[in-house]
Amino acid sequence: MSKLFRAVIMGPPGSGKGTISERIAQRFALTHLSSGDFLRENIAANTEAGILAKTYIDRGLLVPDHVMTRLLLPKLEEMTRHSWLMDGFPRTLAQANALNSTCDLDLVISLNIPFETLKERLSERWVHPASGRVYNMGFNPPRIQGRDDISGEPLIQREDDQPEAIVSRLRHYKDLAKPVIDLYRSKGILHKFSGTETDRIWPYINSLLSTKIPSISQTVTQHAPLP
Ligand SMILES: Nc1ncnc2c1ncn2[C@@H]1O[C@H](COP(=O)(O)OP(=O)(O)OP(=O)(O)O)[C@@H](O)[C@H]1O
Ligand SMILES: Nc1nc2c(ncn2[C@H]2C[C@H](O)[C@@H](COP(=O)(O)OP(=O)(O)O)O2)c(=O)[nH]1
Repeated sequence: MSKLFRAVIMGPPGSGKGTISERIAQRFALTHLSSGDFLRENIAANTEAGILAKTYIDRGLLVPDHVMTRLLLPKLEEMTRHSWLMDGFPRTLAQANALNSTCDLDLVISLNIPFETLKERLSERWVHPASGRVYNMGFNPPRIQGRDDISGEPLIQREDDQPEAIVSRLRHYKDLAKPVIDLYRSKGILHKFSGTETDRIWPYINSLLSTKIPSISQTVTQHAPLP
């Protein structure tokens, strides 16, 4: 059996973490873990941690580090037989240090997208709150305008996706992410990708991961239709 592969994807709001994670998960048969989705599941299930996390999310705040680590680390410890890609965690140095004590990461992807592009994308982002499914009116529109593809329920625009809120979210992200990025750079596992279009960045990420996860990518290639 091939070695298990553990990776993290980082980037400011709107940088395409969710979109790219989905592609990586499909292409390389990794489990895509999203801290935001995991929090939403806990909120929907009314777990103790979910109820607590909701009080922060509803105020537009990050969930405290100890709540995040208490929620996510046991989940990761359960995944001893899976390769995974984590999206949305760690967001702070304290979270990165806690993750470090649980597992050795193979690789960290950092997305570097210009501010104007982020602002444009977020103002066109529509979400299905219950599932976290994300649409973009230009890039990946829903099949029926304003409706989630799976449930048919209405889509909403997040308050914090409005242009005025984006500037402060971005600044906040940068302040918190910098020491995390520096940590991963010093470990030699950071890979930074810059650009304005996911479709142009994706081939570089795809080829990097193909060199890092050769046995898994070969398995996927075998399933591709014959020419
Ligand atoms: N690692 C984390 N640490 C603290 N809070 C978190 C973390 N991950 C998610 N959250 C909380 O859950 C909320 C939803 O997370 P999610 O990742 O879905 O979206 P986001 O980070 O707000 O936006 P984006 O997808 O644009 O980056 C966050 O706004 C934050 O309050
Ligand atoms: N126009 C355009 N929109 C894009 C591109 N890549 C992703 N998007 C859209 C999808 C979402 O509506 C929004 C943000 O992407 P996301 O994957 O939710 O980002 P993130 O917040 O998880 O980092 O931008 C892209 O390359 N072009």
